[in-house]
Amino acid sequence: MSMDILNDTVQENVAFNQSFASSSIFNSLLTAAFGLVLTLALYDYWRRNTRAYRLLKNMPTVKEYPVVGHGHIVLLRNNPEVLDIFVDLMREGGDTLRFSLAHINVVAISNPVDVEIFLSGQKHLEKSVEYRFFHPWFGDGLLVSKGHHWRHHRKMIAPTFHQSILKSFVPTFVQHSKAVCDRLFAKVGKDFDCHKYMSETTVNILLTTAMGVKTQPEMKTSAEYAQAVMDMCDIIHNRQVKMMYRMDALYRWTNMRQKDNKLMNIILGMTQKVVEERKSNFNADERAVIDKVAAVSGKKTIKEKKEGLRDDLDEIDENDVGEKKRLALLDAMMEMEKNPNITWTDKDIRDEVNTIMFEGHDTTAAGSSFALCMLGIHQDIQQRVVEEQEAIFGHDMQRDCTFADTLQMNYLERVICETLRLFPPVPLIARKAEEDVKLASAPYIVPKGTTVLISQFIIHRRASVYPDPDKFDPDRFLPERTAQRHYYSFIPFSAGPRSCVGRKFAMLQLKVLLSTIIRKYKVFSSRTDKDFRLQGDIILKLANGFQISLEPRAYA
Ligand code: HEM
Repeated sequence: MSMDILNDTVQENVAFNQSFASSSIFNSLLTAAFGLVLTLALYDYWRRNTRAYRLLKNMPTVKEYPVVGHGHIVLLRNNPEVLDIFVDLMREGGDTLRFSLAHINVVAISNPVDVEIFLSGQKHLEKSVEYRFFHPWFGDGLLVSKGHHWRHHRKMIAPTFHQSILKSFVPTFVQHSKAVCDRLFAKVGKDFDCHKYMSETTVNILLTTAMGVKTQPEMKTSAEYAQAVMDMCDIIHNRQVKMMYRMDALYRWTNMRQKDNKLMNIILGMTQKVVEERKSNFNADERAVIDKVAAVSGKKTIKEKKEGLRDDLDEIDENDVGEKKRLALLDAMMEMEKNPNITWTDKDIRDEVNTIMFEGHDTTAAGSSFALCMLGIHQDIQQRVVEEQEAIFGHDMQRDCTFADTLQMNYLERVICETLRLFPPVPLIARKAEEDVKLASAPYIVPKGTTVLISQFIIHRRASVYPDPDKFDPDRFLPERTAQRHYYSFIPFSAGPRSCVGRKFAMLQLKVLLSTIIRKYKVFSSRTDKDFRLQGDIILKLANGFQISLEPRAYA
């Protein structure tokens, strides 16, 4: 055979092999594509034919697509946009709205009569599946735990927020409030974002009260911790609402996961140091508050409980007698760890410290920052706050605030409530329906296993409950006006057995902090609340900053 013929034959073979290879790749791709489409079609068929989906089908909703359901709404959107869309949809949709993120069914409710079904009572205490993204951070801490573990921990932790403990914290609240006033002096006359100052302060307050840290916390560490918490919340929120981040197998390959690791090192590193230090210098007796308490009428408690107005915190404050040794949170947990009759481990301590350091600081930082902005915007309301402070402090406006003073700050308390109504630091909570639930407001059934979204942000702006709902009007919280509203129409701290365990701590701290700042400075704002760009990722914030400016008061 000549060389030419041989070359031709080889080339023909190569060409044949190439075309065979490319056609078999094409066939493989075609088969894979067909397989994928078939799998997705079967998945969608299954999704739409589950019992839960069929029960929910008639509930108001917006356009959904095959497979992803409503996942497209959040896919390429940032957090402020997601909140805007959710608020618009809820306002258009009325009391109830159904969503699905692929096969996960979500029902958002906003009528207080429906909210009461899920928050009161012992039935729906478990948090929805979306809280699982907190587990690497909080472990089995109060916010995310369930069943017996939660009940046991709640029972042991709630007394560490007893009124007598809180009273003993007031001088520390004052000390940190005065310290932030000093730091704020550098900002006088300038427009600045007050949130950073509030979050450093609330971290420090928690460290030196609930956590019993003796030395003055380092401002740099507190600021780094507070920033890491905010960034971590952003990541968790993304994981909760975006399908691609929900799947652990995909998430682990993303850049977000690497950032997550770094942030968790900062967050857990700080809390671990706190626990270790406290363990090394722990002396329970030195920190104990000895409380002599007299019994109050149990009848009142039972009557009010029937009306759904009370929780375990009120019962603890009112129903004990005798002399008690009370310890703040971390010290109490260390005593429990040593007590052979109580199941309480080192991990339990760490989980609760991580939970409370987060829940306790970012919420009050947002609450106090929003309050300062609102006082800056509404000068007439600020003036009324100052008049009340003058009535309490008389000629000595710079003296330290006491617990007794805070009991007289009724108008400031109304300002705080109205701030928490319009800008609830926790804008949304979610529960898992533990059984099929018939709603009270409409003939719909929420099937067992559904994620039930309860948005304080939406509920607090219901025009039927709060006329002219966007108006900042603290007098909505005059006792006679509050009495006319449904109890579950104002739930910044949630409500019922699983409500915020730090509610009284938060209100007391906010009063002391705002009273101290407002007696020292006049607060101004060059914006109105129409300029606020709200961002609702776990904790409500302003994407465009909590801008205010300050001027020292004449007597300061
Ligand atoms: C303005 C300040 C605060 C607001 C608006 C707030 C709001 C809330 C809300 C809405 C919940 C329920 C969360 C859910 O169901 O997902 C909650 C739970 C919780 N909060 Fe707060 N909170 C505040 C301050 C605090 C403080 C100061 C502490 C502790 C020092 C604290 C500790 C907790 C804990 C441990 C839970 C979980 C309770 C449980 O599940 O038994 N919070 N908070």
